[in-house]
Amino acid sequence: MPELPWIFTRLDFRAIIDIFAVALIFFGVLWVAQGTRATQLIRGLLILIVVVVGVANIFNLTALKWLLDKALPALIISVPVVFQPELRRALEQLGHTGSWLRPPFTAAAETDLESTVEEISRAAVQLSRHRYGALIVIERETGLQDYVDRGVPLDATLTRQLLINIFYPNSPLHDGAVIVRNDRILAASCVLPLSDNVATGGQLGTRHRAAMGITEESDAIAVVVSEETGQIAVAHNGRLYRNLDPERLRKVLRTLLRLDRPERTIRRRVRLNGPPPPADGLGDNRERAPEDGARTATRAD
Ligand SMILES: Nc1ncnc2c1ncn2[C@@H]1O[C@H](COP(=O)(O)OP(=O)(O)OP(=O)(O)O)[C@@H](O)[C@H]1O
Repeated sequence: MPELPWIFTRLDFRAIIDIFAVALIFFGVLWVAQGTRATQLIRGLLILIVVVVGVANIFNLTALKWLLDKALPALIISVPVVFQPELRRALEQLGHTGSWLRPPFTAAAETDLESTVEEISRAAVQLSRHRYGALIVIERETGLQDYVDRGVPLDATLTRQLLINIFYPNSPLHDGAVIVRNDRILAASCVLPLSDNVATGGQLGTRHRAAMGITEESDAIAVVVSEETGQIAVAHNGRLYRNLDPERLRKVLRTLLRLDRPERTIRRRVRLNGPPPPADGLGDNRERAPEDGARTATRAD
């Protein structure tokens, strides 16, 4: 019987788990970096390391090898600094993985959110008609209290009339963002972090960059009405879904806030004795709908 290559002789159960764990870490890193500016940074870093290590070894350059020996640990230490936003988002996502264990919103909160979507959608349409600029952030699981505290506290019931009043040009609260929790406006005139997205930063104004910025740092949803064009956009997860009409705005918000969850659709249809839901609409409705509902999606990369 031919001898097994030495590598297979050392392959036991522990080694398989070891390889699997390393592969999982690499997969996780690439998955988190996918579609963000970290992709280019990782690619640049890999090209740099491969070229420099290759040149140093091929030509046996002692000084370059010494520099590599000293610089590589520093490069590794710099990773958490350079990838701070991505790491933060990854850890937050990890923290959210437990949310499937419980329903995303309680029954009371669901009613609140129904009215929140309705009021924000109607306000956005009116603001857009009048070309009043607006920025409305809906808090989800990541707390936005830091930003609330730095704004003007309101703690008022969310109504479209109040939103329109807040963003009425030159009103005392029109500058900055409104932050909403369930069916309440917590604060107005809040200053949000600006996205430093290189690809879109040059094209977008600060209102849109602030909308993208807060959704890069949290799982919040931001609705933007452009003062310049009247266009309505929704930012989520660092992406901007632009040029939404009222119907699409409502659909995107409902989907992102999980008000159109497939299970609920099924329950509602069963109650109404309607036809069963189409099989293809069940699995990925939540992920797909924002893409369907948007004409342009700008990704933060
Ligand atoms: N960091 C920030 N946080 C919250 N709101 C901000 C921030 N920066 C700017 N804004 C809001 O954006 C307004 C300026 O918008 P600007 O014209 O620069 O952006 P824009 O994306 O082009 O928006 P528009 O299409 O409405 O003109 C400010 O008056 C302020 O209300």
